[in-house]
Amino acid sequence: KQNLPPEPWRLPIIGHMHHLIGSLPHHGLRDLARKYGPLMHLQLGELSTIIISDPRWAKEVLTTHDIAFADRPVVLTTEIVAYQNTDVVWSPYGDYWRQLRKLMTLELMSVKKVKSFHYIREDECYNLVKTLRQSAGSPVNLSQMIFDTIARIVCRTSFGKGCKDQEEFIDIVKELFHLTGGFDVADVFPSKKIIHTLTGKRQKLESIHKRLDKILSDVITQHPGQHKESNEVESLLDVLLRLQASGEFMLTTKNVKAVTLDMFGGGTDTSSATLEWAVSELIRNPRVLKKAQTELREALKGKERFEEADIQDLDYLKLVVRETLRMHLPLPLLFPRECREACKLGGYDIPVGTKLMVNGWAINRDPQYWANPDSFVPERFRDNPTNVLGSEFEYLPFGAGRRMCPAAVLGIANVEVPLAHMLYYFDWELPNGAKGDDLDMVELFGASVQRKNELYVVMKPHKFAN
Ligand code: HEM
Repeated sequence: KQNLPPEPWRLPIIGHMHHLIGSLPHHGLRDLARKYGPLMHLQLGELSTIIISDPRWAKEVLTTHDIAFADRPVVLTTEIVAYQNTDVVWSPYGDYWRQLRKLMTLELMSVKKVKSFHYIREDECYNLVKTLRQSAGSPVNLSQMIFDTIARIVCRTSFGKGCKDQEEFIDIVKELFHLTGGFDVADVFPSKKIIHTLTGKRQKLESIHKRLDKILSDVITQHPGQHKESNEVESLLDVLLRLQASGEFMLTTKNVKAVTLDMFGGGTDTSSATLEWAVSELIRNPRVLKKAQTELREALKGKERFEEADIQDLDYLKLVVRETLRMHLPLPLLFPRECREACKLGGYDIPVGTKLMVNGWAINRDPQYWANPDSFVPERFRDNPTNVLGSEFEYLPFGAGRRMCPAAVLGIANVEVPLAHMLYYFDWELPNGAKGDDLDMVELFGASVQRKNELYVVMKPHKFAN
């Protein structure tokens, strides 16, 4: 009897899922929204879901009704991996989440804290430069190198030098992304828990969780005070352990582990996908590539080794990253939300338990708000006050409202700094004399949206005029 938003025709049991077969979820949902409107209802298996596809409705659900939609749905994967959803991303809205969120914003992700890790980014980016120099002139798998560089930055930021199993940890995280990425039928039939057991996914997740937990336990046991001995900045784990010991925040060791895992879950795939897309777009747009390289090389004047502070005022580099995030949201549907208080949207009923997806990708490419939305034009941001959050919600790379990403500053730094290194030290070419237009831009919907085909590039060390 409820008056739900418009929806397409449905089938028994699967509801509207057949409408999404054969296309990437964010593309399929955008196409359906063109027919059924920017506020649309879909029955996805057992899940009653509303899909938002324009800035006006995004503003409505992420500000006016933000509290009503401040919960996350329960998903088996995160229940197992994220310590019964006690991390920041997946914990239900309430006092515990509020405490974690405060801790994240004030202690872990403050601008000052993010800046304090500059030496880690500089170090790891220079290691990337050294590796690329060794393969100078030959095609390198840049997708893989980018992921490894970001993962090492995240690892050192999180653990300091204290993780002897760093490479193993990164491999397990990769395995986890691989296993949990993409669409899983079992997630839309949450009452049929048996599906996960029959497909073997539950067992695989439990095994991954056990291995991650073992490494985290080892790091925590070895950790206290380590940064003081090595003269390093307090790592994120150091901060969590200090706050736990002081009693300032009520945290169990499991909670500490869950929050630590958010750094990897939230911070690795998102930044590496953005970086991969930035390089791809620059290769396809030689004018923009040249402009970005010229800006850097003129500013750094042949400097042998540069620091983050040297590039912080470079406008064009920032515009390139902003434009990449407009066209290639790593999380095109943000993270899902769940309705915790019945409400009305545009006169329609939204019952408790309804899932919410905001198609940020469709919004970021909406021709009503963006001229030539499918063209890569960083200059469009030059006179546009839009920062990470669009003034009219037309730009949502980090979501919005209470559950907006708390780590935009870190996420952007982890993209800008490696990109600046690659732009400054190397001239880029595609293998076998291919031209930019030859580079495919096919997407793969996984833990975040990445290139389907790995990116191979020939990096030629730039000859600086003395
Ligand atoms: C380019 C990089 C990144 C992008 C594009 C990104 C994007 C997002 C988006 C779209 C959301 C969902 C917001 C919503 O529901 O409205 C989110 C949430 C979140 N992100 Fe990020 N993120 C990035 C980097 C990071 C990093 C580096 C970390 C951690 C160190 C992180 C931690 C989180 C957490 C903890 C949440 C959940 C917040 C909550 O539920 O209260 N993210 N992010």
